[in-house]
Amino acid sequence: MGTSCCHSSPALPHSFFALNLKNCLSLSSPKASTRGVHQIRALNVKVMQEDMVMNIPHVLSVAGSDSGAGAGIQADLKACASRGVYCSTVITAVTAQNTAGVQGVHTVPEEFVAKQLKSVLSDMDVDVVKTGMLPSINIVKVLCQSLKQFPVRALVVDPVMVSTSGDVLAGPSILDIFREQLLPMADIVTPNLKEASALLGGLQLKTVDDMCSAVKSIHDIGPRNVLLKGGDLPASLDAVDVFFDGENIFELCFPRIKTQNTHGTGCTLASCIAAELAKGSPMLSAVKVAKRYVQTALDYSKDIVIGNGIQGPFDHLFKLKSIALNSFRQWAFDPSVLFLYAVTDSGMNKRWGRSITDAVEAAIQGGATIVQLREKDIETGEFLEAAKACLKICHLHGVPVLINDRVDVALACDADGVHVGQSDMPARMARTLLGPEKIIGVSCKTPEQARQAWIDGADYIGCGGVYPTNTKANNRTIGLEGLKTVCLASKLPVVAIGGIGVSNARSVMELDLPNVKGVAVVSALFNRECVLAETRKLRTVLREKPAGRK
Ligand SMILES: Cc1ncc(COP(=O)(O)OP(=O)(O)O)c(N)n1
Ligand SMILES: Cc1nc(C(=O)O)sc1CCOP(=O)(O)O
Ligand SMILES: [Mg+2]
Repeated sequence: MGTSCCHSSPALPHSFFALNLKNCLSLSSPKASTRGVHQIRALNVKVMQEDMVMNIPHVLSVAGSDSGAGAGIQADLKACASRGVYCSTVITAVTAQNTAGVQGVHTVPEEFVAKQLKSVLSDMDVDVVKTGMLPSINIVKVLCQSLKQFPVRALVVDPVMVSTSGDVLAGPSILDIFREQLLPMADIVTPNLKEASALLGGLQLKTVDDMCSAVKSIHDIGPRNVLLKGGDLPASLDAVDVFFDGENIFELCFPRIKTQNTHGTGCTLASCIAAELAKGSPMLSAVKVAKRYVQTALDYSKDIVIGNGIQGPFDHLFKLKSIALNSFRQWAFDPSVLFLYAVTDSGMNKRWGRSITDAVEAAIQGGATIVQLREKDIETGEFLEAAKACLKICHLHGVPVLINDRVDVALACDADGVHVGQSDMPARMARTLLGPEKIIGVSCKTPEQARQAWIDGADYIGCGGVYPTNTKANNRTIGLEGLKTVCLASKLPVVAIGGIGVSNARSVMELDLPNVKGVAVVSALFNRECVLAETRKLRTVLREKPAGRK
């Protein structure tokens, strides 16, 4: 995902290693009001595991049923399940719906909506309420009353008005109560362009600039955060969503996925945001993970055929087909981790008589900010054990661990991601296998490869060889000029690689290319006697201010 901040760029949160099970218990806090508490853990469904109580984050979806199961309550259940979060439901309407459109709507009387709300909220410890189709003013009133009576930690409002097939699910009469009561209680509202326009009295929204103004106007209505979905923007190659947290505007850009199976994307996105918030994620991280989850699901499902209509559902549970659920890790990729990127080499470490874990520990002590295990000649079992040990050490220091080439090993040890080259498993396939939250890096030597990496859902590119190297046989050197050319074409952050060490790292950084976030180094760290000292030296050099700058 490409993220740019129109106004200023605060550092992204980097709290993902904090959420182990121990923290999950200790972070659970008493309920606050419906506003603004995102650092949360839930204590809802209590599962006895040995003598431990495990907490499952809980989202309550207040929405309509979709008989075709692509959107509405059914999408919310699947999205939450896929993200490892418990989802209870309050049904506001029953729709007769399929891939051709909405054939009928039966609104549930508000008294019965109130009854359902009371049943769930008085009994279960709900972390986050997510709303979808709210078909009558009285249902909105009942919901707002219930939220006052039973406060939850966050409220996610998807202001559903029109289905993706164009059918009206809540008429314009709902707008006043949205503006007056519901939106001021919301932690985030997620309108599409039509809904945003309706909320703003019919204002035309045709460009990203229009969207940047609109998020501010919607924010003035009262929600703490606004995510305006730009999927319907005309003539836009990438899908651009605009996020506003009351201070900064972020443009979140995604390559468009060519598929007709987009029914339910709005419901799914809002549910996934709710699920991530329920796990304790900060808002911007929740939004990014949710966007990537939807992208990955759409990509995975782009060719499936369900129904005969023009807009099909997609498969929320793609992850079940590849790996076990890993629900408690949540984070957003922070490109600053690329700063001092240590890439191991078993041959070198063996030559110097040290194990992979000793080498990695020393690199971390010296200041490495990310580690890649590039173990070309060890057996899979040995690689897996070493990777598990390195993950333990690195996570104690908040340092992510990527696996070179071997997506299978990354899956098996639950590493933080992989680095793949042009002749390894394609990044798009790796993304499908690893899921939306893992880090994927791709080696690129040309602008075209960099563009493809972005389309394939990579998080960063490794670009080189900047200088000649003995570590990788027959590697083409592209030089500083080649690095510059690729960086200018890349929408992704870049780490430079190839022959880089203490003597030349500054020349790379002094190119002053905004997306070069650091250097990746093998021999300058691991083909030396003291890994710790060499890493420290490199860190000092990287931190030096460029000549002429204070
Ligand atoms: C950060 C980083 N950049 C580039 C590479 C090279 O990957 P690849 O082209 O797949 O070559 P091998 O490392 O597999 O030999 C890398 N590993 N890391
Ligand atoms: C693994 C690798 N990939 C490269 C690329 O150009 O993509 S260069 C390289 C080797 C980097 O090792 P050293 O720091 O010892 O030169
Ligand atoms: Mg490779």
